[in-house]
Amino acid sequence: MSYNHTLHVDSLQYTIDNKTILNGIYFTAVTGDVVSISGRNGTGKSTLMKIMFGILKADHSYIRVDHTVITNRYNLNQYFSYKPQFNIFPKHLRVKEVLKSNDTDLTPIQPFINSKIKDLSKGEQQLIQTLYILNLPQPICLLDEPFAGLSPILQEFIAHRIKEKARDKIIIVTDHNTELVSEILTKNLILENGILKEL
Ligand SMILES: Nc1ncnc2c1ncn2[C@@H]1O[C@H](COP(=O)(O)OP(=O)(O)OP(=O)(O)O)[C@@H](O)[C@H]1O
Repeated sequence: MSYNHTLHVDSLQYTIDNKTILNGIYFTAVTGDVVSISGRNGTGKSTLMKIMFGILKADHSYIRVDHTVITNRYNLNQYFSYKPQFNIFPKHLRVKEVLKSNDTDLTPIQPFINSKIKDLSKGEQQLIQTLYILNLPQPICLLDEPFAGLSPILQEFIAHRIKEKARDKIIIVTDHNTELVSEILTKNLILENGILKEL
């Protein structure tokens, strides 16, 4: 059963080594949104996702899901799932053991369905992670560079999957592949000089 959620992020501030990376981040999203966050390398896109998932502590932040203001960052993962840019799976697991769910069309990954995670390319590992994270039950899904290192066919596959999953989730994507993302996004945000602007 699907349920509509709203996300409200405001006044999010993060400084490291006297450098203000995020300076009053504000945005909102609702179920059905695919939110794209673009911006040059090192502008703080990954940092923002880590804060929303609770593995980094902001200097200040206001994060509200529906009517709940989440004040303890260790509770954020009840609402957010997160695909980082690094591998999260034990390396000896096989792809078919990771993707047990039968609601995923696995045709494009048949060639490596029996492979171990450690034998996959970085792009293939990331693809498996993205599919796995998209299937988790949290209402908001953070995908840090889900298209990186993938062939055009696999990029199309994952874009289609994101669009499909956004029917009952808020999906937030960082990426440099703006052309592909522009086909699926509903909200286009750019992070520049610590500020998130809507394009
Ligand atoms: N532990 C750290 N110590 C010092 N500076 C850091 C640390 N972690 C991140 N930074 C700085 O914070 C900034 C934001 O990094 P972040 O990885 O969030 O950028 P990004 O926009 O995700 O980049 P990319 O597109 O390359 O993934 C960078 O300038 C980086 O150098």
